[in-house]
Amino acid sequence: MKPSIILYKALPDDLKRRLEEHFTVTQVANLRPETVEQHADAFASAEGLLGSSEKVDASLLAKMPKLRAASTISVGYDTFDVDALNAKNILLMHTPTVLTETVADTIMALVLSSARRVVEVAERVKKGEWTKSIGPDWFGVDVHHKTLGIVGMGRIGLALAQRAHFGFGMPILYNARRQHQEAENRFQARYCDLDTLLKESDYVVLVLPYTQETHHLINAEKFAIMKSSAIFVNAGRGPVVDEEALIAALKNGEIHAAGLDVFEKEPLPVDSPLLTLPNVVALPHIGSATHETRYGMAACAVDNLIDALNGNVEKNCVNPQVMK
Ligand SMILES: NC(=O)C1=CN([C@@H]2O[C@H](COP(=O)(O)OP(=O)(O)OC[C@H]3O[C@@H](n4cnc5c(N)ncnc54)[C@H](O)[C@@H]3O)[C@@H](O)[C@H]2O)C=CC1
Ligand SMILES: O=C(O)C(=O)CO
Repeated sequence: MKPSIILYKALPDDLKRRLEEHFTVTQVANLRPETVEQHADAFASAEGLLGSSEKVDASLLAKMPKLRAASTISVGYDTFDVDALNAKNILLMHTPTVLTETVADTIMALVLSSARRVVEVAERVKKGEWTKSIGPDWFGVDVHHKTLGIVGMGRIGLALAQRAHFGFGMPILYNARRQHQEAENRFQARYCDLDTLLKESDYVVLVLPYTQETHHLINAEKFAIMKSSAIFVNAGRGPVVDEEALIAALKNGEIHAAGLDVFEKEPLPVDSPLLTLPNVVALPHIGSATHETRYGMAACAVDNLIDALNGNVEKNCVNPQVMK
């Protein structure tokens, strides 16, 4: 008999078929308590779980006593209580690498659009305000050859450094849990402590995972030490930044502008003060959102679940130690 799994995200037809070749699949819309209640038998018998962007915590695991592996269609796994998974020897699989280059492209788009005010001035053109040759009130600031500070020199940080170094001639500072030899050798990136990076960078880009350690890592104190001309970009996770402090820093001129793909609360509430600030480019968490990359992530997550339920954790497993 095929193992049963719960699928909580829509998949392209061919990937759904691939999943069905291996598993008996129950598709649900989300993992809310009322959904779990409605499909109680399917959750009770499921050995696998596949989807993204929903909380997977101890209370959900209590309803899934047979669960052996969860596979998220994302590289970030902050929606999972990993300790609770570990306590029950449940494998967690994720999708690194397949999205790295696409997310780095999105970050460059945020850097460029914030610096050159692309969204703001394009809106002005659409409103018919381009009636004569433009003056300084339409100007932006340069990106090329300015100093880029990357907080989180992992896979995506490295792909960003490559673009910034070769494409834009930007000197690179970085902070991470450990030094990154490849970034230093290939892109002359310089490791420094967080405060030095914040003080010296023209562009500060966060590409960090959300953990207890990174919660509100960037707060009022940190904005205060950035250059008043600094452009701040967050493409990691929203709660790494104290959003109220960010709004205050933008309003008070402590920093110049921000490009944001992630927010403390997503979707970003329509009454967020961020949406009233002309010096903010706000994107709806589109870091990896191209047709090609989202397909690649879903395919990777399907393969990951097949691998995990067959005891193969060589690739893409967050907690292979639970197999021992
Ligand atoms: N906006 C979006 O759509 C996307 C956002 N992301 C986010 O980007 C994150 C990074 O992805 P990857 O580069 O693939 O991960 P990675 O694991 O390769 O890199 C993470 C980096 O963060 C550093 N780091 C972790 N905690 C730190 C701390 N407390 N202080 C300083 N550095 C710290 C690590 O040392 C490492 O250099 C993901 O965890 C996810 O949250 C990822 C993909 C898309
Ligand atoms: O993969 C992730 O972690 C995302 O945020 C979406 O691509």
